[in-house]
Amino acid sequence: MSAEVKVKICGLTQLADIPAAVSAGAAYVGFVFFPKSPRNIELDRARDMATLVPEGIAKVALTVDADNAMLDMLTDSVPLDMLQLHGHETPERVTEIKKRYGLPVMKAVGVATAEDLPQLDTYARVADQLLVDAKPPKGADRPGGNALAFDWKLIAGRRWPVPWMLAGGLTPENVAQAIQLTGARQIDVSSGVESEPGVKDAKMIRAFIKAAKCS
Ligand SMILES: O=C(O)c1ccccc1NCC(=O)[C@H](O)[C@H](O)COP(=O)(O)O
Repeated sequence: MSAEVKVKICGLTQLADIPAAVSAGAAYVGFVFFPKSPRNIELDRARDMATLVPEGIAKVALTVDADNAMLDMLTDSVPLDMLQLHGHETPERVTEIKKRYGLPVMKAVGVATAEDLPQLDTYARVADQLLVDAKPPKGADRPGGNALAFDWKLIAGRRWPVPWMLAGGLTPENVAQAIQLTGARQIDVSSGVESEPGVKDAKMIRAFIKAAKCS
């Protein structure tokens, strides 16, 4: 029997989001540090939220092309288990960040067409995990969290030598089909469990995780 699907709830903004995600069975919680995002939070808020997360649930900080000064501040202020790199970080930069901070790194790769897939192989050589996300639409002001799905058939049957998460436009209604089609054992969601951008909904989080784990 295969292990239960693990779910990451990304972009938590309120203290109450932590017990909502934890009691629903999340395996990862994600904090966004990107000022243009409606989910962006300050370091103090992130630290207060992170201290509420029980042992065994991974606290992930998401940054976009962050420099060392930003990452130094972040890792000094917030207890973290993983860094998620969601910008144009090169494989060399991924390696440098892993070494400098001693934390596992998950590299996000945006997928829209088959031409985007070789990037996943490239980053699988340096990152600890991959986040297989939808490529942002042209003109989007953020590289993720856009409630946009890609064609899951593009990665049906594909596997990488490191653990990976499926992301992009997932909802309580479509997550079971996405898992069935792609074979993903880890799932990431943000917009699909929100009542409005940046506002997580405890009921939607429960419904999402239940649907993911039942599939
Ligand atoms: O969520 C954001 O606002 C965000 C901003 C900047 C970079 C990345 C961002 N989100 C990345 C995530 O991990 C999301 O959970 C992932 O893209 C899926 O988002 P959604 O389609 O909204 O479920």
